[in-house]
Amino acid sequence: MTGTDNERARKAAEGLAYSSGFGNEHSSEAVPGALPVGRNSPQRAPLGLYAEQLSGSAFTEPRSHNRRSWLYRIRPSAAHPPFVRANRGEIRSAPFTECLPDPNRLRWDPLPAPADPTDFVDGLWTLGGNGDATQRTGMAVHLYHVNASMERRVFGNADGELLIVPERGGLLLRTEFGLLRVEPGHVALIPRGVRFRVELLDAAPDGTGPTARGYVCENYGRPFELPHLGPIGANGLANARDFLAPTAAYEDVEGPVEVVNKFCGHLWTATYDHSPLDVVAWHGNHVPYVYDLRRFNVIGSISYDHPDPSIFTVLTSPSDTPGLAGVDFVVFAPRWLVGEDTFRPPYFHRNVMTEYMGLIEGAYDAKAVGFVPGGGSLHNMMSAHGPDQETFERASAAELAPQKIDDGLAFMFETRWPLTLTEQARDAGHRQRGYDDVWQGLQRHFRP
Ligand SMILES: O=C(O)Cc1cc(O)ccc1O
Ligand SMILES: [Fe+2]
Repeated sequence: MTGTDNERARKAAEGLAYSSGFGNEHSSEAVPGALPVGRNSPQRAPLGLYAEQLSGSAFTEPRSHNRRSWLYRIRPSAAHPPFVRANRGEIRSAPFTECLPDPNRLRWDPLPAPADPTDFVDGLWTLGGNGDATQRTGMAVHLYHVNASMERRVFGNADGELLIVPERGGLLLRTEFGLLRVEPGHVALIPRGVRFRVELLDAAPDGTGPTARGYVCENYGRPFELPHLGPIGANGLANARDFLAPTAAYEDVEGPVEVVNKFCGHLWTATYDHSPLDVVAWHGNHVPYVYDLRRFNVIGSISYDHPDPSIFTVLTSPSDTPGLAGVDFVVFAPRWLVGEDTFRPPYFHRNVMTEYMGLIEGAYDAKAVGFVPGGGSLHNMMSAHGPDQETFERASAAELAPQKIDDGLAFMFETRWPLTLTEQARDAGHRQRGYDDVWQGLQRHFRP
């Protein structure tokens, strides 16, 4: 591996054009005239392309939830050899049965660097999850720490959508719909079934070669959508127009390309005689996005009390019960704290929902020690957590002048079901033993 391996990816990632708006009916053509006008499936599609629909919802779901895209490609996806089972490495899927669900508060340091060349697919390391991939319910938390671009290799996940949260190292995602540049502080959302390749943009801090590290929320359930805004009004939180879909860009590559297909928890592989990233034009609403978390419009208390973190929801995967998410993606972005007579950091908490937290940059205002970028914490259903001792003491005594929190970017995957670990997460050398101690020194102050 050398630092020049990612030069091609960096060049391709320069000045990309995007199509803006979450949930829009986007359309794009890499060659003028490639997109049929007025119909989806003409007798002969333009330029000798094949027309193909990709359905992300049942045909009959309500219009508000209906998702599909039409792809105009050099070969139809159907032209492929059989898939055979492949080694799934450290990827695990729901149902998670290796361990008992654990009520303890758990925390991890960052995933160690791989010893050998490892690309995004080989580098996915599953922490745990819930639900059942075959039932299209629940979610999984994965991490990755990788040092190689995918080469002549493409990945697609039939089990759900992937929310990729880079913490270190930019990524170039070459998707069926075109290219996305995703830097730390951005998230990428790859819909169920959409094929893509991950290439690394940045060299390691020591200049030895490309490297990238981050988190992935795999959502088996209803696709993420923007939360309703209720009394907030027509604007705020994540604004739809800040979600950027790619514009069409195709590979006309003959020769062997491995397609890895994650299906019902296992990896299947087939070697195609062409690249499946051969979509010349497309339209629809089942499309990938990149979103810059710094665009999040943070809304919070301007009087007193610490609001519940649902106010920071970027995307939600709703369930059939109003307000009860399969999984919410929540960001703790820079903001002002001005609450009067208020304990300003996150409060002590026991939650029926399960909270997995990660840190993209800097520090998090509930934890003075131990919660580091690339690390993660899990506070399972009803597990008591909150500010560590140092944070509690500092915030209880702080002078309540307006204060800007701008030294960190944390996030949470909050899910309705307890999260069960994989054995590798439970037994990991990078799991912190003694996380409980951060609350151990909290003194009694009761003075009846
Ligand atoms: O740090 C946490 O546990 C997440 C969290 C943040 C917050 O602002 C309020 C409640 C909460 O659970
Ligand atoms: Fe919490």
